[in-house]
Amino acid sequence: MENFIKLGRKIVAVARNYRKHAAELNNPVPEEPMIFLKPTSSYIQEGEAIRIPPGCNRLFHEVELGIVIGKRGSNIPYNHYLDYVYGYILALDMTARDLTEVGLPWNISKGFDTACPVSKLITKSALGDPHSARLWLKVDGIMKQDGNTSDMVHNIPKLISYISQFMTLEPGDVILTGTPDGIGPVIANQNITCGINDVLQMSFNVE
Ligand SMILES: O=C(O)/C=C/C(=O)CC(=O)C(=O)O
Ligand SMILES: [Mg+2]
Repeated sequence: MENFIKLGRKIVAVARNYRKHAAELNNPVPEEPMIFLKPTSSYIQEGEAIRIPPGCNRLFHEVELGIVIGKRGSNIPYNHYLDYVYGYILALDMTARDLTEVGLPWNISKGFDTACPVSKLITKSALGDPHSARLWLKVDGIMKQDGNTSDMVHNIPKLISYISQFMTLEPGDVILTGTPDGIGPVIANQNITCGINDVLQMSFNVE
């Protein structure tokens, strides 16, 4: 399962799932989860660098909790969600902010190669309560994001039951649950380090 990420067919990402993050971009909080897809070709793991995509002058970091799906399911009932969770990952939803702001589809701005740095698997028991996990991110050692999954607007059972009404979830799929506030730019030669509780940290250089 060490290479489970390579097996997943899709990354389903949630937007505006933290009120303070929606507010920092002057966006409304959606009543139902707002989702988009990132291609699995955007995955990288520690040791690989984040590459700024062509034409991007405002590459932003977003630290997020990722849910790794362990069992195929559609129309998953809210109360059965845990049967479908294999574990978790820490992830970055790297975003070419200057491309999202023109209002066009986000496929390139959030789906370019290296746009989804991820950690190794975090088991359910290692994480404990996924709705009470501290997510933090530093750029060159300076704290930029320091949030908690308790502030999600739509919690994990809601996300799994909602998404699976429309898209069958399959083993290895990942759901990125949205970012807390504090997003900001990174430039070449900077380093991003982020972590979740005291369970795991990961570090990526920007090229
Ligand atoms: O609303 C926008 O223009 C963009 C928001 C995001 O980047 C959405 C997310 O990816 C998120 O909230 O995590
Ligand atoms: Mg995001």
